[in-house]
Amino acid sequence: MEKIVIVTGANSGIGLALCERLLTEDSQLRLCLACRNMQRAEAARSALLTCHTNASVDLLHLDVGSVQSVLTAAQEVKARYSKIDFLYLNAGIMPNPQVDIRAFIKGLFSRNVINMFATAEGLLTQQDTLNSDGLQEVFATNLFGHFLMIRELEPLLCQTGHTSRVVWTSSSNARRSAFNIEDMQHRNGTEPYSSSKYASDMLSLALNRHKNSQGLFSSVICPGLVMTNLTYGILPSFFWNIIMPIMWLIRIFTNTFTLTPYNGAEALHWLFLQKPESLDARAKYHSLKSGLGTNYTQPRPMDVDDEMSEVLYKKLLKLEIVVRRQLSEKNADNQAHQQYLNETK
Ligand SMILES: NC(=O)C1=CN([C@@H]2O[C@H](COP(=O)(O)OP(=O)(O)OC[C@H]3O[C@@H](n4cnc5c(N)ncnc54)[C@H](OP(=O)(O)O)[C@@H]3O)[C@@H](O)[C@H]2O)C=CC1
Ligand SMILES: CC(C)=CCC[C@@H](C)[C@H]1CC[C@H]2C3=C(CC[C@]12C)[C@@]1(C)CCC(=O)[C@@H](C)[C@@H]1CC3
Repeated sequence: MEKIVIVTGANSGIGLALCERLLTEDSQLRLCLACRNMQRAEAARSALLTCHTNASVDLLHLDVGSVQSVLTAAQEVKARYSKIDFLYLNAGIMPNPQVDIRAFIKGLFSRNVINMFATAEGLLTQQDTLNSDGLQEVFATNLFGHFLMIRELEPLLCQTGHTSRVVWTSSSNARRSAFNIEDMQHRNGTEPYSSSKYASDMLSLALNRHKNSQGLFSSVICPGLVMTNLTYGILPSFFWNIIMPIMWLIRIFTNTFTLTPYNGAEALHWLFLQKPESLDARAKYHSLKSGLGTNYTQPRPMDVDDEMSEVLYKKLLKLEIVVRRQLSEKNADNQAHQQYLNETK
């Protein structure tokens, strides 16, 4: 039976590389590219079909940062498919990133230098904004929209006699100290990206606790440092061009500089081949590249605890109720307004 695989943020970078690798792995796959920009999604689909002429590649419009879009997309998924084998939660943003150059130079001469290159700890801040649902944009895109998607798709993801998998593209930039359970949206901080990725690590743990018995298994990966639209947005492109030879040099000393989307998708691809029962719910699976150029996946323990992940899970369920209510009120208002306009015409 063909496997149904949905990938969010599939039109570029790591998501697109994963699609390419999955089609090479399994020609029977039905792949669904869930993207907010349909023009780019079409281009990605055409690129995939060029190499895999007989592949089944569907498109789904999904702006994971918009509650309405997630609900509409989930309805569409339920209408199209009777099960989901893999849901790759890969879409992510890092808006308005700022690099602390001083901290970078200081870090270069410290014992922490390898860790700095692997995690960007202490180097990166971002400026976040509120979206039209009144949520912090990074939280809404990297975490909450995906959570809502899982909730909506539970009838397909939690079926007796069938195993489904969700896989989060997290990051080694995820840090406990950037996350505050009292401010899970990170309204008051300057590291919303790190906070949202740490939250996804905890949510994955909570999902395994609550849903394994219903056949749903969640995993977390870090792709390493990959040159994509996201990283190109951190520094001006001329700078990246200048330092690129240095990056390839650094790669000899650190296995986390995967650099290409293909390498970055290693752990996502590796998880596709594993039995869920063999995986560790407390591990983050890292895409790595050895000095000799071999790709491999390595599990590393996550800094997460059951108690806080449970609190987060409950808070997300509460927020879900609030946003659903707000949305139905907004839709009712719009409907009433439309009716009024029709009557006065
Ligand atoms: N590059 C790296 O070094 C690392 C990346 N990651 C993570 O990997 C994931 C993929 O990023 P990467 O490939 O690097 O970067 P890209 O910017 O190339 O890919 C991000 C993808 O997410 C999509 N996306 C963003 N916002 C939304 C939205 N609201 N709704 C739907 N899709 C959306 C983008 O679509 P669009 O084209 O419309 O913008 C794009 O397809 C992210 O979660 C990122 O945090 C983690 C660690 C390191
Ligand atoms: C290599 C030189 C000379 C300069 C680049 C310095 C930084 C811009 C660079 C060092 C570590 C990088 C890094 C990321 C972005 C670019 C750096 C800060 C990430 C934060 C990108 C997104 C992620 O999720 C992380 C896993 C990356 C960690 C390392």
